Amino acid sequence: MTRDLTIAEVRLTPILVADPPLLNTQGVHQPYTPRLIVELVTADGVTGFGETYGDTKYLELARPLAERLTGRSVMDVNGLFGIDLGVDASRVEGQVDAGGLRGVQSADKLRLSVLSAFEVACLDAQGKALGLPVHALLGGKVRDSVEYSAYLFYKWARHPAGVACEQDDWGAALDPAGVVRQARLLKERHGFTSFKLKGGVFPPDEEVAAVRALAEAFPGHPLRLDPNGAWSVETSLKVAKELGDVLEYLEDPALGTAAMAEVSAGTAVPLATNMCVTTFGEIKEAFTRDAVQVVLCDHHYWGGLRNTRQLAAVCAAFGVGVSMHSNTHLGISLAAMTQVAATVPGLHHACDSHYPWQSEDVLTERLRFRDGRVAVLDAPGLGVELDRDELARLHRRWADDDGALRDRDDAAAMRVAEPGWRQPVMPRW
Ligand SMILES: O=C([O-])C(=O)C[C@H](O)[C@@H](O)C(=O)[O-]
Ligand SMILES: [Mg+2]
Repeated sequence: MTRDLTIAEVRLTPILVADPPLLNTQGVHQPYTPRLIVELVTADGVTGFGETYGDTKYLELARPLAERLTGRSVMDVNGLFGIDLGVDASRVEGQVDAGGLRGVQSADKLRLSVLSAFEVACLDAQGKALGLPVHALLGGKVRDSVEYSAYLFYKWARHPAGVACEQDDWGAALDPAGVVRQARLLKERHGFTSFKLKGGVFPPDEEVAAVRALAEAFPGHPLRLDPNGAWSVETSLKVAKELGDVLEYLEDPALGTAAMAEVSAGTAVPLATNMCVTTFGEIKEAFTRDAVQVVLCDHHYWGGLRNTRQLAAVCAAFGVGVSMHSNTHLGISLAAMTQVAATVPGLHHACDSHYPWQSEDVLTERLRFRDGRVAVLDAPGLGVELDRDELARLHRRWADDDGALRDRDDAAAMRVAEPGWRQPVMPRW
């Protein structure tokens, strides 16, 4: 049977999704985070889904791109990446990303962060049209489930008084006992067996004590600590020495390739990153200087699932490990991460995912972690369906917002509780 895979309609739906008060070195998560849901509808009525960041700078590029896609084919993914989005470099180059800690800001990275959602939607539509899962389009799965780690955060019990938000039942985690309690809950609810603590929030000694408490509570389980570059080389080496016996890896202890290379030279603890290697252009220096031993890919800003596989191949050639980074995301992104992760042979570390923190989703059926793993779906495309009522509800929340929440800004969210808060100067400790 021949199919008409021409794109007949493109739907973009910006939404705001509930997010708990999770702390990081920049501040705290807003009560609602922007995401963008992309739908590509073919002439035959097949719809492919994609998801990416929903802040204004992404929407401003996604909207004109959407207008240019009708009439093209969902098969033409190479052509999609050839489209010039006309990114205004001055809007991003050298700016601090107030809504996430994802390394260098560049015009190309912004472009890829938008295109990746359309690439995923193309692959989803291709798979649905052909009756094949996305992993088959990427060469086939090499595993039936993908392991994720429990993503632990220092956390307030609730957002500041007077702030409109959804309640969550995770409680506070502001000391070692709170972190262990949170880890137990995540294990109980999702079966995770490896744990990552988002650090850079409290002085390093307190975070070292939290990791020690985790090691006692979960002996032998892989542990990671990620202060998002908040430490000096000296502090990083001190922490590496103190926790060397229990860490699977230390993630972005110091900021930038030069500092990471110095840390790496002084410790046997492997270093992982989602901050100093976030684009293909950063690979050469980091790998030749042995600055990192694991790259945490994120298909959103690396430019999609095909680029994720290319990154994995480069990492394999250099003997560098690969795993996955995560920001606040919903089920379409988790489905895409799982499909591509299923195809990467040398995936030796559990991937990160914020998904357990998201109480809301746009899927008819939430994806589940069992024993800390997400099953690789073999249904056509990504294997997920949109809950249109929920999509509409979350879009209404976005439409009703006066603009205050449409651009994620963790430092601004922190100022609600601490009016004098400024984004810390790095290294913080
Ligand atoms: O591994 C990481 O660096 C992240 O996941 C960065 C994110 O911005 C995370 O820290 C967050 O959302 O607070
Ligand atoms: Mg990180």
